[in-house]
Amino acid sequence: MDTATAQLPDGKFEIGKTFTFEAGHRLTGLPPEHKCSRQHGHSYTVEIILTATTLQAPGFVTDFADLDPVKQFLDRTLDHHNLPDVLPIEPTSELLAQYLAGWFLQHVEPTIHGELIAVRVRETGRSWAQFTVDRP
Ligand SMILES: Nc1nc2c(c(=O)[nH]1)N=C([C@H](O)[C@H](O)COP(=O)(O)OP(=O)(O)OP(=O)(O)O)CN2
Ligand SMILES: [Zn+2]
Repeated sequence: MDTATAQLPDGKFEIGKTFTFEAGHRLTGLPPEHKCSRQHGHSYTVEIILTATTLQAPGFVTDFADLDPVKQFLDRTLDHHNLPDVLPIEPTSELLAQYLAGWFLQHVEPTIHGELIAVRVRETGRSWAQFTVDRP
């Protein structure tokens, strides 16, 4: 087979990197009979999803290593904390995804080639919430 004649289609590239942290929370906006109004904890997963239409050498949307500040922020700020004590938001998955997107746009996106599409937060293996950034 002649590999040199393969056509490269137009399109965009997308990458993702997953981070984890452990934290406690309770949702004060829920009625007391709801199980999530009680203090409990999760092994959280945070996925950062980026896009670009062009690549940086040697062929990266963004070097995965350039996302290390996300790990440092999660380790320093959220890991092994009680989320209501350290966050200015009700710590639902949806609001946590939006909060982390805001932090990423301010602190990481200006330093990288790729553009944030979305942040996805998992509290459990069966449930997730995603915040997708609006772009003009
Ligand atoms: N849309 C959302 N719904 C719920 C959230 C949330 O962030 N967004 N959070 C919770 C609680 O934090 C709860 O701990 C997680 O919910 P749930 O999936 O019900 O957890 P379980 O693992 O206990 O689920 P089972 O499938 O019943 O075992 C609640 N809802
Ligand atoms: Zn919970």
